[in-house]
Amino acid sequence: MAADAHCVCLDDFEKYAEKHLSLMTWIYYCSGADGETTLKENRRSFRRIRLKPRVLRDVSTRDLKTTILGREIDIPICISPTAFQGLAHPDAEAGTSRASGTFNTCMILSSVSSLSLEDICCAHSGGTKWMDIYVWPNPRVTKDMVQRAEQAGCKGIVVSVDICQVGFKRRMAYVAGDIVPRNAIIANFDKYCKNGIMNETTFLDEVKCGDPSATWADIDWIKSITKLPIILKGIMTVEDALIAVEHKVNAIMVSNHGGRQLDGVPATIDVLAEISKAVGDKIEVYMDGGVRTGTDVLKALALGARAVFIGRPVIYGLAYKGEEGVKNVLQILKDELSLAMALSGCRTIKDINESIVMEKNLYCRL
Ligand SMILES: Cc1cc2nc3c(=O)[nH]c(=O)nc-3n(C[C@H](O)[C@H](O)[C@H](O)COP(=O)(O)O)c2cc1C
Ligand SMILES: CCCCCCC(=O)C(=O)O
Repeated sequence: MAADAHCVCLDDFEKYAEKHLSLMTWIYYCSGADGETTLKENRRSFRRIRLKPRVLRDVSTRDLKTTILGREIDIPICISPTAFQGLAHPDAEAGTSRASGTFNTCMILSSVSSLSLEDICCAHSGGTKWMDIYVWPNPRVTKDMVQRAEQAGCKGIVVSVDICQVGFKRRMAYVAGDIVPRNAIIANFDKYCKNGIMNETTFLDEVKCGDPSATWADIDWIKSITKLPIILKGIMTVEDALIAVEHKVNAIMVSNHGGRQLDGVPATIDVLAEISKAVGDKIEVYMDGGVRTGTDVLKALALGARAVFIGRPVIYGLAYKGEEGVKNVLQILKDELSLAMALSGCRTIKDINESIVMEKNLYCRL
């Protein structure tokens, strides 16, 4: 299932997507907020970290399985929510659903998807599906989405807390003047579509992407309307991680939205260890942002993530060959992680810990 000679690492899928997607779609996917400092830093910071391998530890077989919120997944590499996957390939989110199911991993469904959440869940029953929601200003919209996700078989509700307003993408403004490409289909919100195509103005006026007046009380309310576990996506500080614990959420994801919201925040890998040390014994901590290689995954697990999530590589995989392309992406990362575990002396995910990473004050000057 490995990709052909043109795509041997995840960066190759990005190059393919840049060449083959329409300009507007490419810019929408690849952009970060404002000057894109954080977007670049997410990847740069991974490259700065140095590993300390151990040898002679019998790594002839490796076990990449782990659990997230009690559910077994075959690899600690899961899929972050990304909007409008149909712009990349007609397989859209159904392709991603089938690929993630085949790898028995977790896919987070974006609420602003090209296919409805019911169609995405039906596409493959394997793996674990979590539903991503915003705190919408109209509580009926939020409640309705949570109930639909429960009925469709989702096993967790991910609340994206870093998007009380959509970050400004300069590059989108240069090519289109819009927030999202004009032909975006938004299947979960029929009311705001004409022939499936979203009306960005009405959608943003009435539904909005988040509520700037949202507070922790909204998280308590969301907890009260569902029995599903709650995962907060977009936590970047120890302070907020501790408040999340007080509010009894089940897990947090250290995320800066792939550098698309507040520009100037640190790379997620640079705040992961302190957040994980503060709350990792109480709730599960995941991370996303800039994960592109097996050694990135290894570093993130060593610094306290229970699992990593990937955003853009999945849409670039879709752009390459639909469902097969997403499988290629997952297979490459899985193979790279397995090799990195062998070469660093780790046989199981539990063997991966901080001892295989050089001290931060030594590597951060590199
Ligand atoms: C095109 C695009 C759309 C996204 N849509 C969503 C979304 O609907 N909900 C959300 O919480 N995050 C969204 N994100 C952020 C991702 O979930 C994730 O945090 C980010 O892409 C991770 O960084 P990476 O792309 O470097 O892997 C989106 C990111 C991109 C690039
Ligand atoms: C008008 C819909 C905007 C969706 C924003 C999706 C997202 O989180 C991102 O593009 O980033």
